[in-house]
Amino acid sequence: MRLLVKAPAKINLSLDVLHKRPDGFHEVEMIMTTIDLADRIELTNLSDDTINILSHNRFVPDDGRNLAYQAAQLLKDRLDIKKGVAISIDKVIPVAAGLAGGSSDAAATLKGLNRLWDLGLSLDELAELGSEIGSDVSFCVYGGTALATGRGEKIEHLPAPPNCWVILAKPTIGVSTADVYRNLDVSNIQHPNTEAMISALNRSSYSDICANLGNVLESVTLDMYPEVAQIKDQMERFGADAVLMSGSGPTVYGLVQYESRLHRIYNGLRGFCDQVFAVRMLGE
Ligand SMILES: C[C@@](CO)(OP(=O)(O)O)[C@H](O)COP(=O)(O)OP(=O)(O)OC[C@H]1O[C@@H](n2ccc(N)nc2=O)[C@H](O)[C@@H]1O
Ligand SMILES: Nc1ncnc2c1ncn2[C@@H]1O[C@H](COP(=O)(O)OP(=O)(O)O)[C@@H](O)[C@H]1O
Repeated sequence: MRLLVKAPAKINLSLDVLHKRPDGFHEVEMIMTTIDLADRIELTNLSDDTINILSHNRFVPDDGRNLAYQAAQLLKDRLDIKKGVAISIDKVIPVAAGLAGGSSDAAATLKGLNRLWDLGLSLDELAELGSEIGSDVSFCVYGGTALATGRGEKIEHLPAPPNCWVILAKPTIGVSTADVYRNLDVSNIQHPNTEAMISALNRSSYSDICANLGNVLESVTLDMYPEVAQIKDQMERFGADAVLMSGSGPTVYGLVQYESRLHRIYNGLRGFCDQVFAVRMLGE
């Protein structure tokens, strides 16, 4: 039997770091929302007890380092499943980009195998398992729009943002999340207003969402990779309503309400950047 699952990317509308924890992780307060840019994952039962990863992207590992592989292995270990699966990943989300592509592949694999193998696990159970794979996997299991706290694994659902376009531009560098957190000076942080963003979402106020975008990792990545600042500037100059780097970067996104302006920004950025996407928020 075979099953197709979609694994959508996320963007961070806000990302705050409260402190560094004794376990080395950072205590965060993030508001994330899913967007209509997705990997497609095909799961096929195998007759022998193995996990095979197939991906035609040279940046995606095809062994136990792959987060989708780790998701399948975790289910097999915890539930003592003696089945095999081939996981084919059609990679659309840029890799190491701050868009949680790997985490979303893991979440989609957990959800897909739950159906394929008829495991009967709830979304909460899948999210809890997912948090063992990575901090962003729990959010990706639920999708939608949420406040993520702890190291990112504690999820509180929020209303979807009002409909708008998201333009994404990824420079040709990949960023290591661990490096960015390591270079963050937690004693010198300008905190975004998370409460104001929650209020903007509750009131469905597009202008207040734009006014309250904020990411404390942005200045760290901008210092490491000045080309990210250039893309931000260009996106602002071409007329996006608000611009922010997602997660640890380097992808920069701009929010745009009107389609007429979308084409100008998209075409303008294509001149500077290979990977540019214009997508909708999913959010629900
Ligand atoms: C920054 C964010 C924002 O959404 O996303 P990305 O930019 O990766 O998409 C997340 O916090 C990333 O989540 P994720 O990519 O799942 O991180 P993990 O695999 O759990 O951790 C990778 C490394 O990042 C650091 N890390 C991660 C999360 C956290 N709250 N504190 C940390 O210090 C740790 O050094 C850890 O070893
Ligand atoms: N299924 C996967 N898709 C993409 N990258 C993966 C996957 N599994 C493991 N990785 C590894 O995880 C790293 C981070 O990838 P990704 O999840 O795309 O970035 P980010 O955490 O910035 O959103 C990559 O460098 C890659 O080596």
